[in-house]
Amino acid sequence: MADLNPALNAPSLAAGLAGRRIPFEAVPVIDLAPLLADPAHGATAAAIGEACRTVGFLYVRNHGVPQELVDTVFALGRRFFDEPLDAKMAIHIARSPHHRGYFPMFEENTDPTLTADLKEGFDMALDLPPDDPHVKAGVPLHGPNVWPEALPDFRPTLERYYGEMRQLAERLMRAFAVALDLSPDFFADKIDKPLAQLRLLHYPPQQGHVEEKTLGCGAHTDYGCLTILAQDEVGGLQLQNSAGEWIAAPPIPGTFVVNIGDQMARWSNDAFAATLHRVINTSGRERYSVPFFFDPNFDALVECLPSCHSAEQPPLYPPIRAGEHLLNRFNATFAYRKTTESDTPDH
Ligand SMILES: O=C(O)CCC(=O)C(=O)O
Ligand SMILES: [Fe+2]
Repeated sequence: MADLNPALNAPSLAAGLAGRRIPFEAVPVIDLAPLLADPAHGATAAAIGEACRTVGFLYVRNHGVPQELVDTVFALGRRFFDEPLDAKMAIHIARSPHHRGYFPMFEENTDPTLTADLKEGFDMALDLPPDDPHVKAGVPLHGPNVWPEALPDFRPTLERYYGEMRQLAERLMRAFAVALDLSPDFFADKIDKPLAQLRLLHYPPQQGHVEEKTLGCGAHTDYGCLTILAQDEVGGLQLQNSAGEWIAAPPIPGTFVVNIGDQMARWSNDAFAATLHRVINTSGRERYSVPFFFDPNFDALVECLPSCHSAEQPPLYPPIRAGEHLLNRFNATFAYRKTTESDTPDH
């Protein structure tokens, strides 16, 4: 039907903002090659925006990260998790005042109301020296990384991969800005010292009947702007669609899985969906994955974007500081943070 009202023919973003969750059965795959050539490429940004509104997840291909580097990270991850437990416990995450290092099985419980997570992991983030102003001021989560002694290649390889992830996340944030009718650099000064964590994960296989209280990774939404996930060939990631069904997001060679986290959902007034997901590894094989969680600067104020509210769609959430949201989630989901006073060593 022809629409004769010119205002409706050129709707403001706010008029078409409400996220349209759908009962998806598959996750869209988006080619990033045009975005690598033109950082504000309209058609690619629009396709990414559509996936973020309807599914909250997408695969990206031609993302610019060398496959050789991804493979090396997985190989080192396997070697790290194969180290004796004592060696890994020597860099237990509770020993770092800044939430860096190794965490054993059942330490991180992504759905603490229901599950204990059958996985172990290793976390790194921005490596900041003692004279960094945030470190000097004792801002939580700012400080140096910790590294396993026995693996000399571990640090340089993970640092290189971290740099690649940061660059890709910045590209995606630019595309998000375009898709949300903002200037391409809208987010730039809010993500220039990001709380971005790279995590290596290892999930042993679960045999027989899987109880809902012990999953590889319990149902959750991610906490930040976006997550870039590399998964091995084993599979086990599931996403919940709008009909409440769990849909598999199987590995696709040469791609990363990208998903929206809480802060981007809040920023966009729920135009972009932070979709529930979980991991169940019933493959009979060890599963490894490498998520990169991209959160804004600690002090970034996450408040409804100017293009994302209208008289009909007022802001759904009060503004929050990005760092506070992340700390709250860590405190709720990491066992060690429940027994120690969170982040006091930082102050
Ligand atoms: O390992 C995966 O595939 C996903 C892990 C995940 O969702 C998370 O750690 O937040
Ligand atoms: Fe997640």
